Amino acid sequence: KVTPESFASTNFDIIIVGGGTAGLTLANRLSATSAKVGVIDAGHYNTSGDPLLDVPFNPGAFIGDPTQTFIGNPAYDWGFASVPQSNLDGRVIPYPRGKVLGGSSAINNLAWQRGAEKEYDNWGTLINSDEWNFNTLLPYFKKAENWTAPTNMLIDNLQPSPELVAAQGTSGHVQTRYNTFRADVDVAFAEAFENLGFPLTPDPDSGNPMFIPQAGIADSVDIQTGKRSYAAPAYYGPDVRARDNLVVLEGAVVSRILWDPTTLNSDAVKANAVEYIVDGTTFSANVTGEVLVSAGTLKSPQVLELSGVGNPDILKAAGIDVTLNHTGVGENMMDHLLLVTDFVVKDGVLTLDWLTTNETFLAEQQALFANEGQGAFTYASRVTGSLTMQGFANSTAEDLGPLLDGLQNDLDSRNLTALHSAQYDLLKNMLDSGNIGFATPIALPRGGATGVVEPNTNYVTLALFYMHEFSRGNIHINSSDPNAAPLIDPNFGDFKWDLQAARVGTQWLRKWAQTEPISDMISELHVPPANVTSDEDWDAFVKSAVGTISHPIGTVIMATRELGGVVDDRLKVYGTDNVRVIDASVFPLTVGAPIQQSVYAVAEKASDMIIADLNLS
Ligand SMILES: Cc1cc2nc3c(=O)[nH]c(=O)nc-3n(C[C@H](O)[C@H](O)[C@H](O)COP(=O)(O)OP(=O)(O)OC[C@H]3O[C@@H](n4cnc5c(N)ncnc54)[C@H](O)[C@@H]3O)c2cc1C
Repeated sequence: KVTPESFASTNFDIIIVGGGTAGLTLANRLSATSAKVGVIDAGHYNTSGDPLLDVPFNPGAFIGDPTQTFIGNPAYDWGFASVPQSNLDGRVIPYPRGKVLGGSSAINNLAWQRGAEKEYDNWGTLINSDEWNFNTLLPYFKKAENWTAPTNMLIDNLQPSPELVAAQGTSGHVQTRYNTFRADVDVAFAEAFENLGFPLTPDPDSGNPMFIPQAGIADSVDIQTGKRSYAAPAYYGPDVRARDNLVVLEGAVVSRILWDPTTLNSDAVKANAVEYIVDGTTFSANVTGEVLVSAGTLKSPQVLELSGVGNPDILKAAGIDVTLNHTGVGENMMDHLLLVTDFVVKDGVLTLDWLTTNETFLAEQQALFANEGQGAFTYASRVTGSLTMQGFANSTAEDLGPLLDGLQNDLDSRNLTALHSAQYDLLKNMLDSGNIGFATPIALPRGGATGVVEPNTNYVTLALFYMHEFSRGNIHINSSDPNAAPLIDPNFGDFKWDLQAARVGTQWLRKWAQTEPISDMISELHVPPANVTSDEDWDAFVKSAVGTISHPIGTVIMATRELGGVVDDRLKVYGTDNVRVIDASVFPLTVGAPIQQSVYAVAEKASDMIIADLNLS
């Protein structure tokens, strides 16, 4: 058994801070060499096979208590929240984050997607390197996944295209598949998409930016067992746990990186140990090779700041000595915005709400999951797409012109940093091109995501992910206490355009619900109610309802030094000899898809870089 003491007395070649999505990917690949690898995570391994993590859909219903969830559950979730948002009437936005081996992949919504080719090519522009673009990432997207082709198409006569098949990996660790359970509304939603003029495509994942996938989207579910496939079972299975050269310490909070004092005033400061706290006692473990920080977008900046790497003003205010002046640490936070609307469906229409409103259906589905790993409890993929702002606007007869002028005026009136200027050029280019999706509508055959749910009523939820915000937030410490939560300020709505674009997309959701054949199944507008009609009403709704879909990125940004980047194109912190950051915090710009597949791919790619740079074998 690994104890804080035994970990502290081990000499490591590599220590990984955080055994989450990226951290366990690195641990697996690097410990396949002879390097001695240590991992420290604040959470624990879910050895009990808790259905709360393993059951893909509404695990609370599966265990007979629909109120039970991992969100806000201290066994699995850090339970963060934003600071009050000044552009949203002071609302506080919850920020769930995995605190368990496997990190946020253990508590996410399982969507398994890639962004558009152009979105990853933008990363290469911001870091000015051929290392990062869609083509260099594609082998790693594939390396991460073991993809099973869809068998149950939304529209029966369409088959997986050769392009879709060629873009997938079939020998990776994360099990991915397509949903096999269909609610009554799924096909009707797909047909309504088509009736609104958006053709179904067979090819969502090979860099094609526009898609309404014929099969739904893939999800990280094991087709054999029906269970969630996440970083812990995928990358830290029994064979990996048995490796002598991999040591994982659970339940320990990393407080800081310690530096070799002889290197402090050099061009490349060198980490020589990692400090961590268990039950109030502080320990440290020595490292001779590298420290890899994979604590995630919300926590990696905190670990750096506590280690003296960051903006000197912020560090001094918290009483921390400055080791490296890096004003970019904790800045440039970007996220995907979430808007949720609900509709009541007519009696008799099968939705997943039946799991909580129909006892016979519940018992049937519990048995199906337990015996065959099939049925409603494996539901994870959805009818969804990726639409341009022009696509939304054409559909709802909105004139985007004045909104786009407003965005340009806003950009012109600001004193932009070099980084933001470069990012906004790329975003504007994608926006104006009209061929990159800016928002993702998604249909979920269940309700109650917002508003008060009436008993014995079944709903469908239509949600909008707004993917390319212009607003930039930040995450910083305001205390030297490693157990204190960082201050999280996504700064939502700092650019009016973001909320206006979300409003245009959200209005489109109602249009979608009112299009045949899905309109025949819906009996009532629930949230927002039918009296929300004017643009002003919708603006007010958006302000009151916008939240996060939990895809924050960018707080330890990979960009050129001139642009104010924190890590270089090999993910090493500028000014250090041996510290890299490898997780979602390094993403230089938003991608128009949920981000877990990109996190795995970045960690897979980083593993190869480290093996090459350290000459590991
Ligand atoms: C509720 C939710 C739903 C989501 N839905 C989807 C989805 O459907 N599809 C999708 O693609 N993406 C989704 N995401 C996003 C995706 O899961 C994350 O972006 C991704 O898992 C982040 O990986 P990471 O390695 O950057 O961080 P994480 O996986 O969060 O790993 C960070 C790890 O570091 C540990 N840690 C942090 N600080 C310390 C410290 N000081 N000491 C010790 N350990 C520490 C944490 O405990 C954690 O295990 C969702 C995320 C959430 C939270």
